[in-house]
Amino acid sequence: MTTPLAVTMGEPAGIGPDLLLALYAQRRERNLPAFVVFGHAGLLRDRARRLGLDITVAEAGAAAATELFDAALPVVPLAGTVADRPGELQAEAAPVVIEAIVQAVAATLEGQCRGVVTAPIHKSALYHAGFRHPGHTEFLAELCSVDGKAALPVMMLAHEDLRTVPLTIHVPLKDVPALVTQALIVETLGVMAHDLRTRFGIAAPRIAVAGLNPHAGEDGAIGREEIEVIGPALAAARAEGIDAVGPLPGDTLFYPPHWRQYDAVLAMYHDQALVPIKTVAFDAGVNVTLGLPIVRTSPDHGTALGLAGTGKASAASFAAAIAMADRMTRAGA
Ligand SMILES: NC(=O)c1ccc[n+]([C@@H]2O[C@H](COP(=O)([O-])OP(=O)(O)OC[C@H]3O[C@@H](n4cnc5c(N)ncnc54)[C@H](O)[C@@H]3O)[C@@H](O)[C@H]2O)c1
Ligand SMILES: N[C@H](C(=O)O)[C@H](O)COP(=O)(O)O
Repeated sequence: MTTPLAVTMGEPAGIGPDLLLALYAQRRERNLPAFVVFGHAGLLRDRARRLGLDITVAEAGAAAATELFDAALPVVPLAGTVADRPGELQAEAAPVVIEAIVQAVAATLEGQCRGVVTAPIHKSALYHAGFRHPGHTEFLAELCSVDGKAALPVMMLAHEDLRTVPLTIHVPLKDVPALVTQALIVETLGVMAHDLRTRFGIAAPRIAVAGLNPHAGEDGAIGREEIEVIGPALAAARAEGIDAVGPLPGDTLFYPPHWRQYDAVLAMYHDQALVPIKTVAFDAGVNVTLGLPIVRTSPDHGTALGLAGTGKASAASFAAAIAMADRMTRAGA
């Protein structure tokens, strides 16, 4: 019997619990693979009742989840108290939210689950509770460390054939130029090329690389990072056999006839990478972490506190995240 996907509960005040319950209720129509939730069974029962969903929630280990899935939503229970208060952040929820991620990753590394799909976390709520990672991406890299060495955290937003990667992730914009280094560009391109081959089945990936400055620096008149850093990094990556093209002006790169020539785009900062995909595909985009020994996906949206408990949030991106994790793990990557 196939091992289940691990799904984390995410921020209980947000829409994560609503969406995983809605998807469980639609599991047959949507032909979803078996999944097991790492979360709080009581919260999920209360939220299901609030949403009018007739769902049996059963506490179970990951090993029993696939067999149970047709009859009940399997939940690996976590210690701690979480009340069903949609839209209201609770300090006591933070350790439960973090533990869900820790246990889901451990179960996947141990082979009890075949990949992790994370529901959104509320980052500032976790920061207040002492969480010291910018987001899942960096935390997962640390949880998957080998011999104490964490993988390079690489975030990809993916939709059909548009895939974008921010070189720098959750950092203030003023810090970006100093973080755009040749070493980071070459290493990130290496992870992208490897995972596009192994996780996405693209035999010879072609990667477009955006410039940092307007018009990719206009030959040095509007910034020199393209000439001094990005250009030499691309030459080094190409010498390693990576098909990387650039630096290209970031504004016109996302004109569809341009990006369609490439399998992925490496952008220099968070919004340069995420704005295009969230604009054209907010409902179907998937956030994927590259460079890990396990598959991890998540919906591309956040906690949407104002929609929690209303039943109005779209489950499309969450469903796409489950489907993508299913495909990636079945591909044997
Ligand atoms: N993977 C993650 O854990 C993840 C991803 C993105 C944002 N976040 C976090 O979420 C929190 C809120 O972030 P935000 O407000 O910038 O983004 P958001 O995605 O939560 O909300 C942005 C807008 O989109 C709407 N929206 C979001 N998801 C929707 C859905 N499924 N259906 C219909 N409408 C939806 C919201 O109502 C809001 O108007 C922040 O703490 C952020 O860090 C987490
Ligand atoms: N920047 C991402 C987004 O907006 O989709 C996001 O916050 C998710 O980050 P993690 O997967 O690292 O939590």
